[in-house]
Amino acid sequence: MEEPTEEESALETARRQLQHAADHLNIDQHIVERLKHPKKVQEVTVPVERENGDVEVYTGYRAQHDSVRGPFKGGLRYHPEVTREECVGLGMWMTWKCAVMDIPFGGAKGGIAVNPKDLTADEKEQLTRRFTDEIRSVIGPTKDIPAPDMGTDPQTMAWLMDAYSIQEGETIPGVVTGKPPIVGGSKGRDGAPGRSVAIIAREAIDYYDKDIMETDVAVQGYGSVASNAARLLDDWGATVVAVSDVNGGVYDANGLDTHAIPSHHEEPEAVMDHEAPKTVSNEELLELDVDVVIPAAIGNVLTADNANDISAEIIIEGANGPTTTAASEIFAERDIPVIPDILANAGGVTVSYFEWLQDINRRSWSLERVNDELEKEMLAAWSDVREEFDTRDVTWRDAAYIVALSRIAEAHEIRGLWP
Ligand SMILES: NC(=O)C1=CN([C@@H]2O[C@H](COP(=O)(O)OP(=O)(O)OC[C@H]3O[C@@H](n4cnc5c(N)ncnc54)[C@H](OP(=O)(O)O)[C@@H]3O)[C@@H](O)[C@H]2O)C=CC1
Ligand SMILES: O=C(O)CCC(=O)C(=O)O
Repeated sequence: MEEPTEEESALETARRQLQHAADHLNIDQHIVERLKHPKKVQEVTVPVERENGDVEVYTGYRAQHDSVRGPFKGGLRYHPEVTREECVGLGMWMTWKCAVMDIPFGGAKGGIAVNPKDLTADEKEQLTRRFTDEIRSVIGPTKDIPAPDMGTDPQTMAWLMDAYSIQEGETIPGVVTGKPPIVGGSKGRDGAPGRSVAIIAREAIDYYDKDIMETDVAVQGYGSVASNAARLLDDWGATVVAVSDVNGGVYDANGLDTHAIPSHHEEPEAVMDHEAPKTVSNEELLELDVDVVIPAAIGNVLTADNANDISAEIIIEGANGPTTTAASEIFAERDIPVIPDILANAGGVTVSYFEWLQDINRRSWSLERVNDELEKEMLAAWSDVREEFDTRDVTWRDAAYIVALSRIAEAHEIRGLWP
């Protein structure tokens, strides 16, 4: 295996993880090589007329990794650090995520290098509509279906759906998931990635013979994934002692009232306004002496620099790619289980799949049905991964990759799509 460096892009991490897992399986190395590369990356420029009359041109991407099991699927990220490489790495993770959940999608990811906080709502709408026009030829309900990710939300998905539908001359809800329910979105999609993080955390807590009522949890971030995970774990009896936003976090050893702290979507950058006995930096939050730590904001926060200082007994990856290769190796040596992103936060894409089914059938499901089916799918995937973990001497990440990769490699072999 290549020597990991600490300056690691999402793509480098994703490639190393793939090779690492492939080494445990008897898979044709040609297929593994193919999977290290995207099928296609669309790069576009998107002009926006700002309200002061200036024109700014942003760069956007849609990276399509693999579609052997179904249409490309994955979120759209608006963040200043979005790059082509990042989209490709995140798209690879989507391929494994859909396969580990056994849902009939491939993997993709897109994004625009922009700080959405710098734009007004009208400017964001213009940006989204123009970006949709630029990627229109590569997306569609049976080709590639975007969804929310960091910096985008149901409103962004509604604009995307509308811009696509106008050009096609008919309303096509299935081109995107994560829309508001009034325009064909699924109930429960918004909260689904956080819900799956909470379900998997609950199962991991149980697997390691802990009682959720006696479990302290620290959560990094307070956006869509983090706030929903923190609130559910709180509702289920865990003590959520810390949460954060981009500016830092609040800490209460007796447990925070997670419902009283505004999430990113309720009010961005408001976490530190919440009254609490202590504040912590985002770095300190990860090192708190808790049972479970859940990085659920940005990538590459667990690195060789802090891996030896992490006190938590279990790490649940809420964000995509929060752990570098070097940190993963340190956690493996320290025997700290890291439950990987491709399993833990897969509730988002799973409910996106439910949404896509609802759009095709023009029939909406109740929130209760969505949550029940999500619970079933998460427990089934947890059980598949746990079986690999229990029968092989591997990490949780490798176990999840083994499940995913076996399905993808088999599909490639059977379809004979080669190279
Ligand atoms: N949304 C989805 O459907 C899914 C998202 N994910 C992944 O989960 C992660 C979070 O996404 P999501 O919850 O949607 O994002 P959101 O945009 O909803 O929220 C992001 C959160 O992260 C905080 N944040 C931003 N920068 C930093 C930083 N440098 N340090 C600490 N916190 C920071 C933000 O704080 P502030 O309020 O101050 O801006 C906000 O609380 C990403 O890795 C994403 O890819 C995974 C599966 C599905
Ligand atoms: O719902 C989806 O299609 C994808 C969500 C996503 O981007 C992710 O799981 O990382």
